[in-house]
Amino acid sequence: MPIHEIRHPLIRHKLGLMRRADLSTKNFREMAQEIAALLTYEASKDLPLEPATIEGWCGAVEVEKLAGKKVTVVPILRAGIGMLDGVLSLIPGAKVSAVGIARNEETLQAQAYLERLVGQLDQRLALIVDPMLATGGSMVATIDLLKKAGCVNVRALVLVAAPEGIRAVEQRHPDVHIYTASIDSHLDDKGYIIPGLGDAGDRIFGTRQKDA
Ligand SMILES: O=P(O)(O)OC[C@H]1O[C@H](OP(=O)(O)OP(=O)(O)O)[C@H](O)[C@@H]1O
Ligand SMILES: O=c1cc[nH]c(=O)[nH]1
Ligand SMILES: [Mg+2]
Repeated sequence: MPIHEIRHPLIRHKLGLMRRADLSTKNFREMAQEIAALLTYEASKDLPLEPATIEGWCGAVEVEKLAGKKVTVVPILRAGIGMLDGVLSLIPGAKVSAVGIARNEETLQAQAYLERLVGQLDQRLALIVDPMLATGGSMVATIDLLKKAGCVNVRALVLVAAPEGIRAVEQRHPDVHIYTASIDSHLDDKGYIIPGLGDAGDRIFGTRQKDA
């Protein structure tokens, strides 16, 4: 099953804080980056290592280093930016491929408005970051365009996932593993995750929540 709900106590605690409607923009942002780092730790658990010999303080030492595979982090704009630094805090050498996807709030269809990808995608692990996996439209569109650009190794990190979105990704891209802090209950009739976090982009950027 390519869905991983990471029920680590630190993640559970931080996500609980994020669900508070009165959490400040500053604190919401900080929690998003911190959970992103913790999800990155889990999602990178099986990255291959290779042996290396280095010159240590007492002479030659056998160590391990990450093998060949390079990483690109793919924030889905805008809200994905709110997780980017958290991933980069653990994988500082990763290149960033920005993808702009917006949901049409009436049709709920995902529309790409920006695609700025790094090179050698066929040799990179792509770590897509977006706080919310709701209908899955934005995630599926992003994976579609990454694969079209040559990417063969894709993982997704999301703070909260709805069962509907998980199913959509599984059906279209069964090879893509999803790492999430929580599988929530369902979507409401506007495509918002219940209980979810509300509009994550608005909460990260401090823009106004749309009227219900
Ligand atoms: O799974 P889906 O139904 O596609 O919904 C999830 C998408 O919706 C939100 O972005 P939004 O369209 O609000 O854009 P924003 O990042 O600019 O706020 C969220 O950050 C995801 O990208
Ligand atoms: O609950 C949701 C669904 C989509 N996008 C959000 O920001 N929140
Ligand atoms: Mg939004």
